[in-house]
Amino acid sequence: MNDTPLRDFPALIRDVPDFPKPGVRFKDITPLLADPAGFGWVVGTMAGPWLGRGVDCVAGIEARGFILGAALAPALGAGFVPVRKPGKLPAKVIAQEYALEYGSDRLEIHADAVKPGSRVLLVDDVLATGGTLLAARALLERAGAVLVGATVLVELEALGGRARWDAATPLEASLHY
Ligand SMILES: O=P(O)(O)OC[C@H]1O[C@H](OP(=O)(O)OP(=O)(O)O)[C@H](O)[C@@H]1O
Ligand SMILES: Nc1ncnc2[nH]cnc12
Repeated sequence: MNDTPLRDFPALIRDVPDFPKPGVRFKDITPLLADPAGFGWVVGTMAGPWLGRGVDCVAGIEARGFILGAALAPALGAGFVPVRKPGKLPAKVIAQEYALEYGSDRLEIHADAVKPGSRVLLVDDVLATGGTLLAARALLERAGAVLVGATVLVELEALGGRARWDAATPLEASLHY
């Protein structure tokens, strides 16, 4: 018999008001990741829907998507590709501008990061307006990837990101607010 008490892992996500700008309620996942069982729960919950789906490669978005993506890749028997903020990757890159809840930015991948036809799962921590996920997807598809889907730990439903995502491509969120 398993007598480990069920724990409320989502309660470890902390709301920080007015970060990084006034009016933004920031979902801080660091207390959840710092908890050993909590991090294990995150990886198991996020990996589950993608097991057996033939994921060759996990693409994680800097910075918090690196933490989750790098944990998911070995759990899925996949490799890992970093989707980075500008100026960090050493070899030839392709780039995409995007807007997010509190500003705008640019994402880059190495031009040869994925083999054409490679089956890629996109990973990030939070889906808000969807700008980040859409920009990362555009980059991976320009590089020749086949997007198996995308997964985030937290979806902020009021910010409407899902409505901007193509409904035919699976988009999983473990927690909805
Ligand atoms: O759906 P969107 O409106 O695009 O917002 C979601 C993005 O915003 C945050 O990234 P941020 O740029 O703050 O980067 P960080 O991971 O480096 O903190 C978050 O980690 C997502 O990547
Ligand atoms: N409110 C929020 N909390 C954490 N990450 C975010 N990324 C975009 N909006 C966010």
